[in-house]
Amino acid sequence: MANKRIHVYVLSGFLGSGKTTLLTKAIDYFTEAGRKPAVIMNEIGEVNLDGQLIANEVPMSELLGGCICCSSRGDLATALNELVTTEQPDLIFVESTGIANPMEIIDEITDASLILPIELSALITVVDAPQLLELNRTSRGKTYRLMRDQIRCANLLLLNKTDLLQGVALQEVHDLVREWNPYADLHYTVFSQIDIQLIEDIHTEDSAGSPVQGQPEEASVPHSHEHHQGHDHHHSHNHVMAYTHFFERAVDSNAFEQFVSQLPQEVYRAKGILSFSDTSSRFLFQYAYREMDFVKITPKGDVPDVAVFIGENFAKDVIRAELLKLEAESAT
Ligand SMILES: Nc1nc2c(ncn2[C@@H]2O[C@H](COP(=O)(O)OP(=O)(O)OP(=O)(O)O)[C@@H](O)[C@H]2O)c(=O)[nH]1
Repeated sequence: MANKRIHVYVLSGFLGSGKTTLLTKAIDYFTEAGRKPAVIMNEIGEVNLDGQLIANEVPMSELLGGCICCSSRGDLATALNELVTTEQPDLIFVESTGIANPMEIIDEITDASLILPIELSALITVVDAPQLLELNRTSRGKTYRLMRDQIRCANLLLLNKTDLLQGVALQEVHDLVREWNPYADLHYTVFSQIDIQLIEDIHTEDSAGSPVQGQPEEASVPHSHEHHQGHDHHHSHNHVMAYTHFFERAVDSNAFEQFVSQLPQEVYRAKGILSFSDTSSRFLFQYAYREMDFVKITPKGDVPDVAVFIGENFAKDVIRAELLKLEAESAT
């Protein structure tokens, strides 16, 4: 392998598991160390809200409105090419959508590495521990299988949100993750807090640490089976949909909170940037696995008030109607 290859790190993990939380920490770490990180962000929604959390000086490429693992092949390679040629970063993070099948992304990056001076260095999967536990105990459906694929491909695993789990439950989810991937480096985390040096250390290990070469035979079988038999992996998240709502006017914060707390179960992720009629600052709003969070924010650039709702087969019309009602109420 030629010298001076740019390390590429893929961040995988289901919607709302803590990927962006990790990414911001990693960017701070590498920037402080005098390195130049760049980011490729993929969002299902039409706006890049996570990008708001990344410092302006970090070169960023956005792939919006779809999932890289499904969208036309080549988008990711094009983004990599542009970043490499125009920015010459030291390392690149690719944050995939929470519904991406990482094998597709691995394929595309490794293809691109044949012609670009890049090297896929690690696939890091952030696991929403309480969500995985619940799915394991209840419905082992499509989301569960997708999480399993994301875990199997990883060579660094963060068992995240461990602040929300008790001892026995934590052990149960740990055992499950270990059963699916006995090889990856595994860490219990809260707010994706790890020693970022661990990320760098991965590519200095031998090739057994590589997500491409080093996986157990069993781990690669489900993907290759699906891949060669009609792209079933695409179907695995065809059921996921997003609704993006652009607000015409500020809504009441309490009414909005009430609305979010009553979202149907099928909506499992939401985020947005909002102005409220009863507050002076704007807020970044997050909703993941039934937990809500609002953080004051001064958005970069000219960002409208917007919220994205992601879930399975939910009634977009109902969400839209309820939000329009909130807007109408705040106008009176
Ligand atoms: N309680 C708790 N909340 C967490 C933890 N880690 C992240 N969160 C919260 O979970 C929400 C989603 O975190 P993100 O980092 O945006 O998740 P993500 O994987 O980037 O989400 P998508 O990009 O939508 O897939 C945010 O409100 C975080 O503050 C954790 O360890 N514990």
